[in-house]
Amino acid sequence: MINVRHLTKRYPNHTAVEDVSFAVREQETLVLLGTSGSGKTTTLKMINRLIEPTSGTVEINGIDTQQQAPHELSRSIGYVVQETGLFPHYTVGENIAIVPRLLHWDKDRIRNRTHELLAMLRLPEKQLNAYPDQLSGGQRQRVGLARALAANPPILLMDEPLGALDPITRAEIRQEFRNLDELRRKTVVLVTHDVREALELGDRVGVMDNGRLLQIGTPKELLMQPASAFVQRFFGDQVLAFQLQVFTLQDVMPYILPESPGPEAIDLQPDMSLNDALTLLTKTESGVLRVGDWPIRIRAVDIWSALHQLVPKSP
Ligand SMILES: Nc1ncnc2c1ncn2[C@@H]1O[C@H](COP(=O)(O)OP(=O)(O)OP(=O)(O)O)[C@@H](O)[C@H]1O
Repeated sequence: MINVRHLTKRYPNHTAVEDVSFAVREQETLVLLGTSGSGKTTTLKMINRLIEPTSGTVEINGIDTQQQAPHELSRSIGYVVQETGLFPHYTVGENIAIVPRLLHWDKDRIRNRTHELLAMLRLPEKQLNAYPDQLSGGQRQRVGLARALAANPPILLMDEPLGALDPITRAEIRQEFRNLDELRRKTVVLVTHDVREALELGDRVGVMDNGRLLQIGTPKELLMQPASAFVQRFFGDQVLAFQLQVFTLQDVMPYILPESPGPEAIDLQPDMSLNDALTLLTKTESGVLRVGDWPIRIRAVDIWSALHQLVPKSP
């Protein structure tokens, strides 16, 4: 769907992005993860031509974006930024309706779509006539997303969409975003410096440093086979927490010997994260889980030892 080839952006005294290539499949979420100044935003803005590349190409559905006017691209690509970029003198309703109006939708269609978005993003109807500065940060973030989704673009670019929020609201909205069907049907490129966010939201994650894309892979691949010490350092001393978040019971099953679980075991789904499984184990009297129909008995110690075998010590 999106094909980025050898993208480079040079400024007179600085190379912001150097020879970056990647492809994003339809309905996939690719997260670009990196430290400040690593070139994430520049890469994202070259996709919708808010920044013109020095060299390299971007194709969307096989068509070079250079053959499309930037304003046309902005209609087929939704764009969400950290401070939401809402127009302060427009109401919530007017902000959401910007692209549909540009596309000359009639009033009823705009009204119906706006109400649909408000319900989907859990925004109270009465806020339709409020101005952005009358909303909380989390509500503004939702309006920013509603505006980007309004005309139902197939592609969504998100630049630190939750950056301005406190960690608790951030985690809540992240969870909500992940469960939104409409968002799951989009092709998304999301930029963040937050590793947890990247691992939670990305089908695949690209790690950037100093203008270059160092590694791209699924969260599991990055945790199991970090391509360099830099990538591994990115996970830092929280690597264990990330492994427990990303790996599931299914991943550790091959490392656990089959054994009858006994009637006292609690039944779980194979796709449960190790984190959730360990939390449950501390709450069960027997301290034993059973996964699906498999004759397997899992104690906390089994999870720890399986994880030990699953992940490498160092790259
Ligand atoms: N217009 C410009 N002129 C010169 N250098 C620029 C310009 N825009 C960006 N840069 C530089 O290019 C590098 C990459 O910037 P970019 O905004 O893409 O990084 P980023 O990874 O998104 O960082 P952050 O998370 O802080 O937004 C930075 O060193 C930045 O200073």
